[in-house]
Amino acid sequence: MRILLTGGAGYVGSACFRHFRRQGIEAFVLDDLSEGHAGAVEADRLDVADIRDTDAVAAILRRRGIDHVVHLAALISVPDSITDPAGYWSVNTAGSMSLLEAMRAEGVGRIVFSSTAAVYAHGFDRPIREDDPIAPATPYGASKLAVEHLLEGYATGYGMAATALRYFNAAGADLDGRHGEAHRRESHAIPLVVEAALGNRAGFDVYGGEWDTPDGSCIRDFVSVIDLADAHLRALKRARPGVMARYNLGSGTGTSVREILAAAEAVTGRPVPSQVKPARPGDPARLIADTTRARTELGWTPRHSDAQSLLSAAIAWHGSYGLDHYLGTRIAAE
Ligand SMILES: NC(=O)c1ccc[n+]([C@@H]2O[C@H](COP(=O)([O-])OP(=O)(O)OC[C@H]3O[C@@H](n4cnc5c(N)ncnc54)[C@H](O)[C@@H]3O)[C@@H](O)[C@H]2O)c1
Ligand SMILES: O=c1ccn([C@@H]2O[C@H](COP(=O)(O)OP(=O)(O)O[C@H]3O[C@H](CO)[C@@H](O)[C@H](O)[C@H]3O)[C@@H](O)[C@H]2O)c(=O)[nH]1
Repeated sequence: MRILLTGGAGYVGSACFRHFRRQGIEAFVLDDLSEGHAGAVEADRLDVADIRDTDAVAAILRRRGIDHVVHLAALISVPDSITDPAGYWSVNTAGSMSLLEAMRAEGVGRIVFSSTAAVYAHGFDRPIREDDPIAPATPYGASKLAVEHLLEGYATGYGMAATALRYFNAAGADLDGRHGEAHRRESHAIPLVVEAALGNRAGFDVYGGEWDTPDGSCIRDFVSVIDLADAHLRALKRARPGVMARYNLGSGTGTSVREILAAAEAVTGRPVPSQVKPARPGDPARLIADTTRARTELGWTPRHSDAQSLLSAAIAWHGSYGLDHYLGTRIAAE
């Protein structure tokens, strides 16, 4: 396998890259570095390009001798997509179409795509299965669902081997604490809680305190980037030409925002000042994955996705390295 990871300098992508490299796989990264960090990957395996530049992508596929693509490049904020729908359709959907055309031009027929739990309808009070109703509530979810439709067409029409991995909430960090989540404008719950617990932020805002959940805060299914990386490799190996597959990736367990807050306080031994703010537009109350399909078909078992492990990993990363580390230095992956 010679794998190109689009968005591979980002949070999930660079965790996949490092996992693949540890397995001795020839992996390369294409990223425009709008959010990703050169320091998260090996310098001589990084090409800086925009996925919407079809000719540039085709040239990289050719030069690197690529036969598999893991496609993670995207704009990722659910709330931002509501105020910038054009940006999200452009990068996430038109960008994916551009990548697929570059792949077709170069005869690259295998792709694993980062989809999302945001494609599902809202209102489930049980774990969500892949065949449950689809009804994205935001441009982010819709822009990702459109790519799943594209992949279905490319599998049927051109014999592509396509897999959509619907991640729930990616979290955690590398086990050695040297790489982790480092978005320039962080909006995710776990890094914000951890930064507050470490004393680097004044406190933490809980978005909505009257959701229809036991403690009134939203419930999410957090899954470790280490477990996600393992699932990607399994999906790449299982993909079949002409077939489009979809898998949920989550821990299968729901954790509320207040429970995350309490766990961060317990791990650090520090109280985190918090206040309830209005609910965030586009948020569902509860998102929990039914992962039966990934477990049975991919043989995948999440091993690092319990709340305690995720928070300990995130605290180790943010406490010793964090965003400043990527912005200030250039280190290569091991
Ligand atoms: N983080 C989560 O909880 C989560 C959940 C579900 C799905 N996903 C999906 O997983 C993927 C990775 O998410 P992440 O959290 O690592 O985000 P990230 O922002 O860290 O990574 C995305 C990467 O894509 C790059 N990128 C953006 N636009 C690009 C373009 N036009 N051309 C080339 N590169 C571009 C960015 O520089 C960045 O490195 C995304 O597709 C996201 O939608 C993430
Ligand atoms: O300061 C904060 C940040 C978040 N939250 C809440 O925490 C939960 C999780 O939010 P966040 O970490 O921002 O993740 P999501 O909005 O659930 O989105 C993530 O998970 C989706 C799938 O579940 C993916 O599609 C997205 O790319 C990914 O960002 C939500 O209820 C938020 O309202 C807070 O209460 N306070």
